[in-house]
Amino acid sequence: MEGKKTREEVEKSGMIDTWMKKHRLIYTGATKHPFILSIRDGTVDLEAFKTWLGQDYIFVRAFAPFVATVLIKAWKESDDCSDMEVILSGMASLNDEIAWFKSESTMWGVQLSEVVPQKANQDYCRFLESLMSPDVEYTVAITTFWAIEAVYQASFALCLEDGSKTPAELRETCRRWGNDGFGQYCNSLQKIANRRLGKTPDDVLTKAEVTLLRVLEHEVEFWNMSHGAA
Ligand SMILES: Cc1ncc(CN)c(N)n1
Repeated sequence: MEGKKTREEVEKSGMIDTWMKKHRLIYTGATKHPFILSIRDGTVDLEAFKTWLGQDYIFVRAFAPFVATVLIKAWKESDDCSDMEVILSGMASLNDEIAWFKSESTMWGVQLSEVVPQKANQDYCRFLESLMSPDVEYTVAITTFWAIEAVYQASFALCLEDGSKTPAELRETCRRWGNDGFGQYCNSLQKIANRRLGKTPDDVLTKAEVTLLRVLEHEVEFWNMSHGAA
């Protein structure tokens, strides 16, 4: 009979894997959303794609300051100085991401200065802002950071798999988050999160799990917004 895993057993395999299995349904909802599946099968509505493009630019501008607070927490609280380098590389890729959104939006005729954040985006940005507080533990923040990046990595990697019918003009977008380098960076974040979660008190562990679930819910709402289900 398969009983509940002891904390030691969970630590060996990594808390993230355990949570991914436990919350498989919502994780799949976030990473295999109908919007992503429509890119993958080539039926994507290009207006929906443009909506996503404009809204995500606004999100990324709020995400960068959140990552800056994760960097500060790593500097103050981390037991491993290499964490900072992984987070810094994430900040550098956000810098590229912002430049990419600007050039991509010009290509698609999306005026970024005129994009009004929709409710799901506002809610997600507000949630990020609540996590920027110095009261939020590094372990909770790094787990959140990993989850946000990992959802995009898994989603867009799906659109690049063999057999996918992703339209040629969207392949570069998919490669941005679905490429192997981004996958390795997400693995590095996951390793840090697992290391921290493996030695955190139970109350912080619970906070990290609840926050992870909130991220997955926000990601689903974010895709819904672009896919016309808002
Ligand atoms: C909503 C959302 N989630 C994640 C990412 C990946 N940085 C993003 N750009 N936007």
